[in-house]
Amino acid sequence: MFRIRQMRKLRVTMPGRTIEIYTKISMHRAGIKKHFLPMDDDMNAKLCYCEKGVEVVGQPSLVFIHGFSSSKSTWLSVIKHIPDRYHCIAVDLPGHGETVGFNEEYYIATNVVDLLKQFFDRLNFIEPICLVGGSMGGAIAAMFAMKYPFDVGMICVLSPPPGEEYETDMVQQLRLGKYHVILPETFKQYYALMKILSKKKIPFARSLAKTYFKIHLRTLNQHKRILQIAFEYDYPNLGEIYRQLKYLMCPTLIIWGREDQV
Ligand SMILES: CCCCCCCC/C=C\CCCCCCCC(=O)OC(CO)CO
Repeated sequence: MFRIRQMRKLRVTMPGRTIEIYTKISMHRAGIKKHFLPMDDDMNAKLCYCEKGVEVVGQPSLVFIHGFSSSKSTWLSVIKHIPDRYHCIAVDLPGHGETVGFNEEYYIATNVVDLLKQFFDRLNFIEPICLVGGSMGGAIAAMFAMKYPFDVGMICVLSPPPGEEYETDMVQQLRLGKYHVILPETFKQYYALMKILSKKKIPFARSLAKTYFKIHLRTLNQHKRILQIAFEYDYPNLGEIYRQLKYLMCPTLIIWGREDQV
């Protein structure tokens, strides 16, 4: 999706601090830039994120959190439709996309939430943000808002994974360790999942799907580990986190498809 034209070190000065960001200027027609943000305590760990536009006083930045086994690029098709006057950020979570160097501890949601807090503090947003999360990213957005309510002005939660009391067949299977329902191991499983995950029929050439499947295989084991950890540490608390959401005072948009099988 990105064609890289150049890479350079950028020094960005914002109110209160100066940070260094390794920037890859992409030629994506939506005018989206890609950044790598090295962590203070571990220079090998780098968060990768995309950015469109600049911060505007009095207007929240929109921050997008992707789902499990997905990446920031899933939001590009959304972001390109958002007017240029809005500042948009889409980040790759640990173990996903081009974010690199984070150990397994960062596959635990609470640590991801604290990492996002660190990330947002580094970006030094001037306004409380609008946090948008899809699927697992929705659960993370909700958890973030609960823990750091002053950092969010509003949240948007799209098809978050259900808590225990509303467990779907698919989540039950995942909980029982049958990860292939969402992490296919064969091309046949992969192709079938593509259909389950998209309500609208997408004309998907098999040859293209085969290429995507090969790419998927590269991250399979890492993503299995993430699921394992999510079900051990996070899933048992998810229902309780959702129940507490009612105490959150910021405007919240929750969208959940009735026929969503996940
Ligand atoms: C970095 C890791 C942080 C871990 C935080 C865990 C918080 C949630 C706890 C357990 C639920 C796991 C259920 C996963 C199913 C999600 C489906 C999903 O995201 O769908 C994809 C499509 O595959 C959408 O792009």
